[in-house]
Amino acid sequence: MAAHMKTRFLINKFKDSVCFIQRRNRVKTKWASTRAKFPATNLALQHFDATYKNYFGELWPSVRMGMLSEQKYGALMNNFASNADVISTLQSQGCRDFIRDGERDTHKISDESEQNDLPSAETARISSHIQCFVFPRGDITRFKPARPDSTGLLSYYLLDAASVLPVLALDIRPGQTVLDLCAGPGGKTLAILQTQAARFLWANDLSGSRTARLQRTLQSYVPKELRGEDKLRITSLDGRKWRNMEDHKFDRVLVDVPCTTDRHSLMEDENNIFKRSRTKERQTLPLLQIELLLAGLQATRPGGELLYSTCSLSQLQNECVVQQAVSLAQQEMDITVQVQDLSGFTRLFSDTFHFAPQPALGELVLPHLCANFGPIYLCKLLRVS
Ligand SMILES: C[S@@+](CC[C@H](N)C(=O)[O-])C[C@H]1O[C@@H](n2cnc3c(N)ncnc32)[C@H](O)[C@@H]1O
Repeated sequence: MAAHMKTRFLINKFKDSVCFIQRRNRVKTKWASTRAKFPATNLALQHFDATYKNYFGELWPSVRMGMLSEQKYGALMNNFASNADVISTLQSQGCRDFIRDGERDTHKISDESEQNDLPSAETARISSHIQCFVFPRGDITRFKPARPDSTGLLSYYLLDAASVLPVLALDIRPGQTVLDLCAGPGGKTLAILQTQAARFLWANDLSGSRTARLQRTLQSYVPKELRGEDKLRITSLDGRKWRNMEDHKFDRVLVDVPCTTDRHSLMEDENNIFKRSRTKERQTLPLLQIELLLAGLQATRPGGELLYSTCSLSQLQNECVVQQAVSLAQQEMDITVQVQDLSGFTRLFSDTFHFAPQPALGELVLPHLCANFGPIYLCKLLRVS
């Protein structure tokens, strides 16, 4: 009880500093906000210009232009469907599996690492079962919608190719148990299943409608016999409650939190978190993210690993959340966590994605006109005890 109150106290302290930064930014934008009504997409752009310009400096104009332009997709191949013909068609159009290319580069990178004293690419083991096809850099051809095979399963799932990276970095080994804490609508859940390594996967999302969408996606991509209760459980629970579920511990945990979904916030007024009516929800996002990350850490068995991810460029939602959660976990829950170095891993994919130069913690895919994926932030944590 006392520990819980202390956690609340520290979370409130973090909330105060978040509010201070937000108040400072509001002062700058107050004059603008009293003018004629802005659509939420404009408010998002104003907010990003005020915060990201300082952080990214001369990189910001290029990232901004990427985010305001059409996003590039990847085709996550469905290994449960018969897709040999689909793969050869995609290859004949110039597409390549960026994961297979990365694997091919492992040896080259190991040699480079030794010569230049860089982190080893050994930590960058990747699941060769996941295949994700992309058009070459600078090629903005769109994929056709996937078609069902003779058994009715769809051959691929279209998603931001960078959102496969958190699943690859999670490095699920054969026979492991996996929790996907915020799973809807299900792109990463499907990628986890494509590894064909998890003995048991628990996919959860607070939202009933998103969980229903996840169910429908899995029905369209995964054979019924692989969706049995002993292999796959889907629930609609508040992920924060995982803190009280002591008897459920996992080898791997994915915490892909709700965030400001920066690209969506710039493009769509509908369901936009920058709407004035959602200001409070947006301002308290880092607190929700910390709570979900702490719950995820409690659900990870000692020796297990957790992957925290967002689709935002915000330092407050990325590095700051990780920093706060790691120190709260130690102080309040006696959980020791080590942040893992992913630089070897990201170097494998540097031909496909633009990574931000050295964020303080974790790795960040930056949108870029020639490779317009992301933003995706990922940070891997090892629960030591
Ligand atoms: C970024 S989305 C997840 C995307 C998903 N992993 C994918 O790849 O398709 C974040 C999700 O968190 C869910 N969410 C929000 N609050 C939550 C909570 N307290 N517990 C669990 N899920 C929550 C939202 O409904 C949303 O679907």
